[in-house]
Amino acid sequence: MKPFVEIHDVAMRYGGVEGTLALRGTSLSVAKGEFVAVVGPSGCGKSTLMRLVTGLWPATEGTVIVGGQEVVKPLSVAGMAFQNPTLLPWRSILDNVMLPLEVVEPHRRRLRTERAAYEAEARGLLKLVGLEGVEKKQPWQLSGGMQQRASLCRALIHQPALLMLDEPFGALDIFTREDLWAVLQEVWLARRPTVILVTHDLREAVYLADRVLCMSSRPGRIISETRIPFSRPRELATTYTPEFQALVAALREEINTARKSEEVPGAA
Ligand SMILES: Nc1ncnc2c1ncn2[C@@H]1O[C@H](COP(=O)(O)OP(=O)(O)OP(=O)(O)O)[C@@H](O)[C@H]1O
Repeated sequence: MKPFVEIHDVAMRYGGVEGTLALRGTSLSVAKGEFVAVVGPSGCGKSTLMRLVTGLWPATEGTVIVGGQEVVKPLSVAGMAFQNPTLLPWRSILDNVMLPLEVVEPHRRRLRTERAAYEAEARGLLKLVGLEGVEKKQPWQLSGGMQQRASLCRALIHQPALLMLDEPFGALDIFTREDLWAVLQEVWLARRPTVILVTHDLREAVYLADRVLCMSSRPGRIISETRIPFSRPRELATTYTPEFQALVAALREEINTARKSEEVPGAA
């Protein structure tokens, strides 16, 4: 299938020539509608990779292409969710979810005349993630898990072709996290956006992804890819099978090896 996201030999250095080399020789390709997880040692450049793909930072070297276009400014085709829900405290949950519609074209233009339809869409998404009835509440009235569900809705409301998730469930307890895996899988199966998920949780990566990419320690590059063979929809019970656990163990071993490997000379 034609790639939707292509990263060619990218390097990223923060803070000028003497600064931190976060990525070097990083290449990857993600097909349209594919769900890819990126794992790797702490500080290896996973979040940096996300910033480059979404156009929040320019690469120091190399090219990033999304949907056939080189990324030179922040992408409007991307929905994003991070470890902290970052909901605006003065807006209701419904208004938070609808925020991207006020920014991203063509929705921005249509919002005034088609507000009722957009609002119905937002309410539908909130229902899908189990948040029916909290539309008028303020973020601080919701638990962390509920806020993260709402932020997932906000990332999806403008029907992004690309969903970029950077540790979206990292701050949640394991039960809430597992609930949200199922929600995310359901949303992905229904809408099929291309997803890149950064996570430290290898069970999460194997449960959700079609392919898990493992990065080296900094400066990060992709050192391996693991195809996940389990059929969908995946059940939580899948995570207790020996096949699943063997994949998680193999990824853990890869990350341990990557962590122990010396940084390349000149990486500092
Ligand atoms: N804005 C910045 N300015 C300077 N250095 C930065 C900046 N952002 C990240 N770095 C450095 O770049 C390297 C990669 O950081 P990044 O956050 O991309 O790694 P990560 O793999 O996402 O980390 P973690 O797994 O701990 O979340 C780190 O050494 C980090 O300190």
